[in-house]
Amino acid sequence: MNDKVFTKPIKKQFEFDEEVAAVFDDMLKRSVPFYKESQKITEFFSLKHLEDGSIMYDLGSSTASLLINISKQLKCKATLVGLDNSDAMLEQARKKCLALGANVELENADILEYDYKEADVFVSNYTLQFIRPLVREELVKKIAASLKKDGIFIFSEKVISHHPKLNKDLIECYYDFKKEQGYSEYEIMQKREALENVLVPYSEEENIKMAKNCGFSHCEVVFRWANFATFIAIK
Ligand SMILES: C[S@@+](CC[C@H](N)C(=O)[O-])C[C@H]1O[C@@H](n2cnc3c(N)ncnc32)[C@H](O)[C@@H]1O
Ligand SMILES: O=C(O)C(=O)C[C@]1(C(=O)O)C=C[C@@H](O)C=C1
Repeated sequence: MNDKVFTKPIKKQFEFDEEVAAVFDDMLKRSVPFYKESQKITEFFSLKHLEDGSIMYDLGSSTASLLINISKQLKCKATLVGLDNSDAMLEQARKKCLALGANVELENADILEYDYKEADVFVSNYTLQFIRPLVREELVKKIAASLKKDGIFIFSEKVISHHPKLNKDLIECYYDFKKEQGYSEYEIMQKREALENVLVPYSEEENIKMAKNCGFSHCEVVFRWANFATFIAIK
């Protein structure tokens, strides 16, 4: 289904509710530049780190697109766990897994509270930015503590620049991308308002610093387009 969520006046802040979940795959394809490519990079590095007995967590797994793709390519007996706290997203994810025969475990859970088992891979694509800054570091510390030695944490985020002019231009560049994807100026502005204080992006440097402060020995960007980046942190 096509994303028309912001064609009408907004009444509330952005939420991962039924209306958003129903069109989410189209929304991400048209709202995240190079979504497919950054997903492929995530799949490549995740698969490299999975072996028999491994556990991989996808935090904020939404409609389970990533884990479904990984399950199709998996050559070993690893457990793929998708966590999300939106019932509407989980319902879409379950429908897709069933239709595609994908072996993915899906749980309704708050990623801040979850009792993680020792894992080889954590992924969080475009989810940390929705976690309040006050508790974001705590979550990243928990992820690092739950990873095996040399385990990886892949995360993708919308990013900002602390250079005001560059930041303004990055946003303009991103809005041009959205217009090319068929979103109107009105839809773009409505969504911008709905995401205010809900999506709180850090800069590339702040994300790397956070990973290093929280128990990762190394963190770098493996993909960046204007204000979107994919990071790999190694324990
Ligand atoms: C932008 S979406 C993630 C997109 C997805 N990772 C992908 O690449 O297609 C963010 C997801 O995180 C979930 N989420 C946000 N806060 C959460 C929390 N505290 N615990 C669990 N899930 C959360 C939302 O319900 C939503 O499905
Ligand atoms: O910033 C925007 O306008 C976006 O649409 C970005 C973004 C994201 O980065 O997660 C915001 C919410 C939706 O989940 C999809 C894309």
